[in-house]
Amino acid sequence: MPDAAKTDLKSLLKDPSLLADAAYVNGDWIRGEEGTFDVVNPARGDVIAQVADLSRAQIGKAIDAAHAAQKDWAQWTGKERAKVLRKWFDMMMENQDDLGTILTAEQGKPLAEAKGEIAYGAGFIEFFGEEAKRIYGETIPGHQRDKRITVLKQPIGVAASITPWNFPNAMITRKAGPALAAGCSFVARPAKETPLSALVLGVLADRAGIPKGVFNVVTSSKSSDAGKEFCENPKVRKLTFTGSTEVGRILLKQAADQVMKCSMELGGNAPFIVFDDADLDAAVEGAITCKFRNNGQTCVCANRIYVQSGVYDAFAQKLKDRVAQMKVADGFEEGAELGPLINAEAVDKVEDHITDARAKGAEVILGGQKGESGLFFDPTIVTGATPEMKFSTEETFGPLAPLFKFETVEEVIELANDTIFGLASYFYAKDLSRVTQVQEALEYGIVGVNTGLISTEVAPFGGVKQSGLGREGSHHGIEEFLEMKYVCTSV
Ligand SMILES: NC(=O)C1=CN([C@@H]2O[C@H](COP(=O)(O)OP(=O)(O)OC[C@H]3O[C@@H](n4cnc5c(N)ncnc54)[C@H](O)[C@@H]3O)[C@@H](O)[C@H]2O)C=CC1
Ligand SMILES: O=C(O)[C@H](O)CS(=O)(=O)O
Repeated sequence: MPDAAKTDLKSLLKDPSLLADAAYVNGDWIRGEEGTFDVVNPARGDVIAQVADLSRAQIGKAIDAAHAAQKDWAQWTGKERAKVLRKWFDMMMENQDDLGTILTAEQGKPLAEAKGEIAYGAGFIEFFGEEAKRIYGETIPGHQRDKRITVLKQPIGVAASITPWNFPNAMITRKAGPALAAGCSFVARPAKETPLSALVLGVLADRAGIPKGVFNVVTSSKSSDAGKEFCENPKVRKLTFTGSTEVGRILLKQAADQVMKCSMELGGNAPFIVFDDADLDAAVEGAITCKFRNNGQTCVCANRIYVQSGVYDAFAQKLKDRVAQMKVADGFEEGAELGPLINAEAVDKVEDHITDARAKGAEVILGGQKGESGLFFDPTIVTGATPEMKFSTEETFGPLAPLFKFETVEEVIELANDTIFGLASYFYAKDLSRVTQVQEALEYGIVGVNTGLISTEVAPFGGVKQSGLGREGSHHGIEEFLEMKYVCTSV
């Protein structure tokens, strides 16, 4: 990594006290029995913090604290929980600039995008704070004259979360919001690459008045330790994971021994389809949003772009002209649109997909090479993509847009569905019968129609097939943290 400017993170913050490097357990800030691990700015390669590295035993103590706190937290009324969650939301938004700065420093995304993530992430706390007042049970007409049937909704208990580095704020709040609203307590284990955004949530939870032990952040460099403790500790009743399908499988196997309730938001391989009756300019803008958001490092990014033959060349040219204008730069640089990738492995994967595609006949019409320094990569477009190429079956998770040509609706639906994944999909078309046919035929949990951006707290986000289990966001999202109890009373 070439010598670059050092990141003096504290000096960039309006409120430096937001920056924490100890783990947040039971309302206390604790050091790690395993020492510390480094947090690196991916744009510059410099160490920006050294964070507490907790042992598995310390993670177990955080679970004990969450277990002890949960019983009383569940006694709070929904309205009382709503009030403190609203305060947490307000404090996130009041400190949006600083939370965005911390996020850009450790994850690399452009500052404007990082601030956008803070608003997106805070939106889950706001939304589920409101839902806390609307957890309804039901009465059911008895099956006998002397029987009365009621259904109660009660919090599951201690919820444990493992989240990825690509949305280090929103992936936690998308879980903690409904969990706390439901009356659960929460132990978050963030990715080792991006712990600071999780720790600042602990700082603000404390300031907002969330009781000690209800929200905890355990930082550790050994990811499997947390996973095993969460899956094997009998005090944990719910595991909620966001990350790769590969790790999701590992966790599901580990959770099986306790038959633990799991929510899984896993990998994707999103098709982005442009039909010949599409608004091409809109489709180009949608493709850019969908492909290059977070530098292609989202599970809902377009991974395969299918363009009908009649508009293939026009779309490819328009896309190339627009992408060529995108600014690749340090996330703190004015006007930056594409920051660095998270690590060298991510760069290697993008390079590998391009090399593979070229070897199998694709043409690189834009980009195709690493940036001038470190972890930057030029936004890349390839034409002549075919199902034999790696990006047809593997998630690139980087700024690579492969363009496939197709002839008929039937052909492209078959191509789009030919994957083990089923998270997000997108298409651009105008004909109503075609829109209806395609949205029903796509085997995905999410379908964007004439839009490349589907992320919102008010909708049920989640995948089918090997992209996951359960839904996050919308009024459905709170069900993941509730148990349903059937009460039969003889009168
Ligand atoms: N469906 C969704 O909402 C999302 C899916 N992803 C997927 O995740 C991948 C990229 O993100 P990464 O963080 O690299 O994914 P990853 O699956 O390698 O890591 C995710 C989290 O799991 C932890 N982890 C890794 N191995 C573990 C183990 N054996 N036990 C317990 N925890 C473990 C990591 O430290 C990290 O905190 C891509 O495949 C992407 O599509 C990422 C974000 C959102
Ligand atoms: O981590 C991800 O990729 C997110 O789930 C994508 S989104 O929530 O921002 O759509």
